[in-house]
Amino acid sequence: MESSDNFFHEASYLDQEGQFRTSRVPVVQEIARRGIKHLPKRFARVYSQHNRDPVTSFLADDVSEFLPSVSMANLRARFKPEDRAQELAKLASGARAWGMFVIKDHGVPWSVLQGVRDVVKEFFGLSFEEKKASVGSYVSVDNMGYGRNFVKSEDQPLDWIDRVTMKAAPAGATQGLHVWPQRPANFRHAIEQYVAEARSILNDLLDALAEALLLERHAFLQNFDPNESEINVRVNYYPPCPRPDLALGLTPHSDASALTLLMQFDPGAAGGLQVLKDMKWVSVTWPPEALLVNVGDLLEIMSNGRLKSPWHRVVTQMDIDRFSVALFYNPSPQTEIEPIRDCSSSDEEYKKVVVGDYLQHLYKISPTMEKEAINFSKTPKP
Ligand SMILES: O=C(O)CCC(=O)C(=O)O
Ligand SMILES: [Fe+2]
Repeated sequence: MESSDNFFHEASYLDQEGQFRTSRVPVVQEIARRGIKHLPKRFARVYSQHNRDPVTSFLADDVSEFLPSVSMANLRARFKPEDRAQELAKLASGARAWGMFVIKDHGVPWSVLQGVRDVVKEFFGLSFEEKKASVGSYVSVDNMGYGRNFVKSEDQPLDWIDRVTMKAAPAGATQGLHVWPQRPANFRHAIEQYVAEARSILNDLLDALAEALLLERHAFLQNFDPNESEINVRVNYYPPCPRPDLALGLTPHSDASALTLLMQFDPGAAGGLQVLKDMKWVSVTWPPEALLVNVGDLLEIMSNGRLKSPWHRVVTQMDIDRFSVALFYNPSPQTEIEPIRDCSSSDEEYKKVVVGDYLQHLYKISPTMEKEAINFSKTPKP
């Protein structure tokens, strides 16, 4: 009899003593395929009745809210200054209050979005061995490839997720490494078509966010060299889970990126993402034809804390599987980002950091119980 115990990803890490270790991470898709009723122990989170701290407790308050929705077309319409001003105001309030907002009228053709959906579903439709064989190795490139998580010990609760992560930009970033799934044959083409559209949206949003915060127009975008900036693509697959009350799809985190662009497929699978707002976990939903944007740590630093990267997580569902595709837009690792200074920012809370140093720090300490990596770029309060 075939057993899903034979399917695992290998995750390498340095343990607390600095020893190199490899953990065998069970492949969630294969466990779910068996239609099990019990959650394997390594995925269960311990929830204590006495834990009243909403940040670390597992339970969500039953709040569901619609995020502010911003029309990209209006943001781009320089010939309609009134519509634009209204949209900039919405953008500023969404970004400030939530660190997240939905964008509609984004101009990405439906066929491009469907193209991504089709190749992703086809990839995850392959057997485990086929998927593994289809994706090459990243060797020493961190946190990339098929199926790895932030796994740092044998005892940490594992996320109920399978994922594949790639570097889509800069051009040539993965030259010589065969890391794009080879199956389906058009996987890379479909994702790259989307990435090209996404880059123009992200660039326009960075300028619009600067304008909305009354900063110099390219205050943020100036950090993104068109030939050097990075776009990492993460395809997340959350299979149906037998115990949504005990397992999380994705551990709470903030994104390291400057901006993250998120798409999800299928209206039925809209539930899953939750954001911590006013110390409550709030479920966020958005229509499949729209995209979700969130602020990442690097933009929090650039904006000197005017914008905050939201702490978010993904919950699982019992009968539904869910896919999402996250694009992480970052300046090149060598870029030194400098927090915006103006007369109003008297307390120099954030300090300049080299992007690569920040990312390294974040990867080293993640996962953390609370938003912690950002302290790396803060000047200690006197
Ligand atoms: O699947 C989602 O909705 C969120 C994914 C996410 O937060 C991430 O990939 O960093
Ligand atoms: Fe995230």
